[in-house]
Amino acid sequence: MIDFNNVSKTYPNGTHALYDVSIHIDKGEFAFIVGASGAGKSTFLKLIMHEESPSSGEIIVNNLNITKMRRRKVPYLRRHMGIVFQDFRLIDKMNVFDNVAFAMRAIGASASSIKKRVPYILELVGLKNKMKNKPSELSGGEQQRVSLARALVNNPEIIIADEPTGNVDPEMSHDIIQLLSEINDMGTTVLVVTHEHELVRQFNKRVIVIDHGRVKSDTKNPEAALAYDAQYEDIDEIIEGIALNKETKENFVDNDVVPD
Ligand SMILES: Nc1ncnc2c1ncn2[C@@H]1O[C@H](COP(=O)(O)OP(=O)(O)OP(=O)(O)O)[C@@H](O)[C@H]1O
Repeated sequence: MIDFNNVSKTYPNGTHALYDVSIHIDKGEFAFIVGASGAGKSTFLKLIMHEESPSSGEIIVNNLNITKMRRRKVPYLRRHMGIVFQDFRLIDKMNVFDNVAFAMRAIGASASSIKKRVPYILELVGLKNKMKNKPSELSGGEQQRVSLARALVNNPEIIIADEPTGNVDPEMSHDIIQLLSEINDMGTTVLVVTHEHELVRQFNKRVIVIDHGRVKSDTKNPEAALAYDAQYEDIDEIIEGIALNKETKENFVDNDVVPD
């Protein structure tokens, strides 16, 4: 379903975001993507949805070689994808119903199916009572769930979610991943970027760890993967950077101020 063959990505300003990544994700898999801030996780997702194109290597999605796909063909690729963007990308002039309906209208769904399906999906994400609100009238977590509803509404073959639980409490985070897991059970491929180790532990899924632009670990054992997620490995450097002395540093680490 998704193949990366020796993919590297360097942004125009010279930042190397990914190096020589080769990975295969089967149809119907669920994978968490973890790694420190700036590791290259969003870049990995952006390459799959062709928001960015690779500097070298080859990318195949849904049997399409998208390595050099032209912009005008991207909507065709995205027809099969539900995307939850890190920054939500909701349309502020439209209410919640229309933000979700918009995705159905874009693929030519009938007015009657929109009228049935949108409230159903909004109920799934717990937002049926906010259908008439504008995104600006919602909390960050609610906006995130509208973005999730929009990603789910067309029953996509692949769901790509960049931090879909970044703005909600732990219970809601669990419910969101549970919902994605149930959708995955019905055959949809799901990729989720997350910083939340607890979620990765709760759901026994494939975990791909990206570190400084490389795949550092790729395993179905969450604990083994999390041991590789060097999210806070650089704490020494950070502490040196803010010039704390050794004793303060020991307290800082001992007192578990550092999140796991
Ligand atoms: N459009 C861009 N132009 C230049 N550099 C970029 C661009 N987007 C990302 N980068 C850089 O590429 C590297 C990887 O970024 P990316 O957004 O993929 O990381 P990430 O793992 O998703 O981080 P986070 O967890 O903070 O969202 C970082 O060094 C980042 O600064």
